[in-house]
Amino acid sequence: MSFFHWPPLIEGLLEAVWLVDAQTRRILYANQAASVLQRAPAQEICGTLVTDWTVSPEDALYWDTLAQPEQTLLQSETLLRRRDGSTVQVLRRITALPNDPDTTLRLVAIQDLSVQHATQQRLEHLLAELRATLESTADGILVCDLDGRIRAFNRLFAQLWDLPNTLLTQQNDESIHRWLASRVTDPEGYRLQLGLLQRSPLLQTTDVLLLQNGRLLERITRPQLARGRPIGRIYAFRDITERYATESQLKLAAKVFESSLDAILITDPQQRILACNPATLSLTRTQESDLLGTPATSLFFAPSQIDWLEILRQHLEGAGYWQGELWHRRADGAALALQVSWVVLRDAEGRTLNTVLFAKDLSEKVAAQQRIEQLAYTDALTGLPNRLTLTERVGHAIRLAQRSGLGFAVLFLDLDRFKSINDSLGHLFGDKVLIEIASRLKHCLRQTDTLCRLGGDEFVVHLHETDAIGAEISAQRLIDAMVRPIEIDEMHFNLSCSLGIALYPDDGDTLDELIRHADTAMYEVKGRGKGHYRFYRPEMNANLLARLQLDHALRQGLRAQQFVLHYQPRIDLHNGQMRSCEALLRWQHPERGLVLPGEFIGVAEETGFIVALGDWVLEQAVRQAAAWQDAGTPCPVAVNLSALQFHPGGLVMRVQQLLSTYGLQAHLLELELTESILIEDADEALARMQELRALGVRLSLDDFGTGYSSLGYLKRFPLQQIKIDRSFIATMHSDAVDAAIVTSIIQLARALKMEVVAEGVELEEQRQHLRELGCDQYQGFLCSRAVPASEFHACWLQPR
Ligand SMILES: Nc1nc2c(ncn2[C@@H]2O[C@H](COP(=O)(O)O[C@H]3[C@@H](O)[C@H](n4cnc5c(=O)[nH]c(N)nc54)O[C@@H]3COP(=O)(O)O)[C@@H](O)[C@H]2O)c(=O)[nH]1
Repeated sequence: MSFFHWPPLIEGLLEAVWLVDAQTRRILYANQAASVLQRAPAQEICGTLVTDWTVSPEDALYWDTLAQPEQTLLQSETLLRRRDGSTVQVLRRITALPNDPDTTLRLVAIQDLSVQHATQQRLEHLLAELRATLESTADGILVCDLDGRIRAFNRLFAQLWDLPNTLLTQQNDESIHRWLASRVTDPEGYRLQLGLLQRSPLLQTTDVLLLQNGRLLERITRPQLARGRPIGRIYAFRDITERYATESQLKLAAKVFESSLDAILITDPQQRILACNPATLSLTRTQESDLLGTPATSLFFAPSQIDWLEILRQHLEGAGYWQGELWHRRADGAALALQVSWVVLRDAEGRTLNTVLFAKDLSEKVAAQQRIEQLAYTDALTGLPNRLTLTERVGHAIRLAQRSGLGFAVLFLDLDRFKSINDSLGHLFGDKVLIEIASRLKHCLRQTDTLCRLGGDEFVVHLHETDAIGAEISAQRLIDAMVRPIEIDEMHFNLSCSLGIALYPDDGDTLDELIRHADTAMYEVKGRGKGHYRFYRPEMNANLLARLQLDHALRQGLRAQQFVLHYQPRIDLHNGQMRSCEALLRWQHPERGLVLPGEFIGVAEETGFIVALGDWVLEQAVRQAAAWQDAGTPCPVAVNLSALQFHPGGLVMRVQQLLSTYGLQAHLLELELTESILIEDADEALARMQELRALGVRLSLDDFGTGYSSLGYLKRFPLQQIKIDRSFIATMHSDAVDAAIVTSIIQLARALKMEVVAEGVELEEQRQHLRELGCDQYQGFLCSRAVPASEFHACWLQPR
């Protein structure tokens, strides 16, 4: 086909086409489309060189290849210069025409790429923009197709999940999914959720993942839609660790606000209440609506600081903070002490946004403070003033007395045998007794006097502006109040107290000295029978020292076996026969010789040593009586028992044990009891005496007539014998009253079917008189003094 066949063929093509002579590079023909593309009439194009329409020199070189016959098809993109000088991107295809006898003819088809290029550029631009959008989003984004294959993710996603570089470059979906699952604390849950999302392409979810590194990721997933159809899924991950912490803190703050035991008020800058917590409402006992909008300051007052509002204002404006004690008056009138902290909240520019007020109820603290003060000045058990209060009051009294010249008295009061109440009935009961006693004593005193409990059963009384007479009257009143029967927990009993009196200024010019001397006087009372009072005398101190030394010596004496028993016979007044004897204690002192019990029994009683000493006496007497019994010369032996020996438990057992140890028949032992034993705790005494009687031991009442001598207890107790005190015997022949007493006692004993023994008989006329009166036995120097056992045996137990 020759050249001339081609133009009609190519003219109708939509594509621009040249026919070019490869040899000359001249365009032989250009179709209409080429004319449009090149913006030049076809005639103008024909005859021009192809290089006239090229832009770059390389393009000119390219045309050199046209001449090579083996090149049948060349295709490349290039720029084409138009007639007006503008350029256009084209795709150029050069084809050698087939069957052309003239092998230099080439068909050059030129396709306008400008539209395609523009579209591509727009797409690329769009893609770049999308990429940038993806990268600039605040979330880590992962895009997957419906099968879970990863289509895209941004850098933040890689960062949030700590994706290693290898995974970033590998582009291995499986590995990336595995990595993601390995990063969460609940991989199983993670996989399950992923499976669910894949099965439900339209599902939208939001959840939170906790990563192994402790961070919290919020995961929001949405389906990716194209023309309304799901084509994949977009995952957005956001690190909410900090936000969560902040939210938690806010929640915590709200919780604190709600549950705080302290009142919390939030105000506006003008201190009007905006919010308050429940504690505020319970503290003020008001409704929230009553408080909102009211000035916070109107809730408080400060009795000791009138200008507190001004001080508060200055502090809040200056330091932005104030702390202090304020009071709130509730609607019911009760005033509450509050510890208040007031804080100003400001913005960055320093403008006040709010103020926050914290108020702590100090009522308990104030009450505790008052209690502490009360405890410091009072005795916790009885509520009486304690020594500290007494010191203050007596100090004041001393200053007053120095000006006025009027004295005062200090009384030291100690309960008698309170220890046995505590020991036998327990401390709780003892406490009740002390409370009762405190109340009784208080009622005996004037308002100006002070009754103080020093501790235990010791009380001290300050008698305001009084002298010896006033002190005596008060002391007697206190003693009388004490002896009234006491009933506690349905138990009835009697108590007494011993009381010492010291006068200011004669007996001391300080409280300590006065107490010490009153105590000494009280001690003296204890040593002489208790239940009385005594005024202090200076020589008492010397006595006290002597008593302490004596107590020490007694204890040593017992260890050194310096004690002995002497025996005084008792004679039958009807036939003159010796009937029994009384064991009397003697102290064979290495320096002082034979010491009689009158010199030491009192101290032994005071110190309690009589319990050990009396036990020794009992054993010696039983041993001796058993020896006489075993020797075929039995003689009943009477032993004196102290009240301290009698009351504690164990006496009955001890007697039983001694009788069995020494094999003594019980009727050969007689126990001499004093009236004080019987009246101290009558019920207990009765029970113990019955037990002793049950053993077969005889019981005798000593010194009858000197104490209560009540017919009531004589009847009640299982006594076999009473002994008329020697003081009546000594004067019966000269004192008609004593004679009458002796007569009455003998008659009483007869009526009660008891034997009666007269002691201290020194004169024949006394014996005579007693016999006439019907007395059973006598004992006294007329017959014999108390003598050592061997002498007694020789004199009274040998057959005559
Ligand atoms: N708890 C104990 N008390 C005891 C014990 N031994 C003695 N005592 C008591 O001591 C007090 C003094 O006793 P004492 O000095 O032994 O005097 C006794 C007799 O010696 C004395 N007495 C006897 N006859 C006469 C007399 O004709 N004239 C006279 N002036 N005194 C005489 O009487 C005392 C015996 O009294 P009593 O006990 O009341 O029968 C004295 O209270 C003893 O009880 C002991 O072991 N434990």
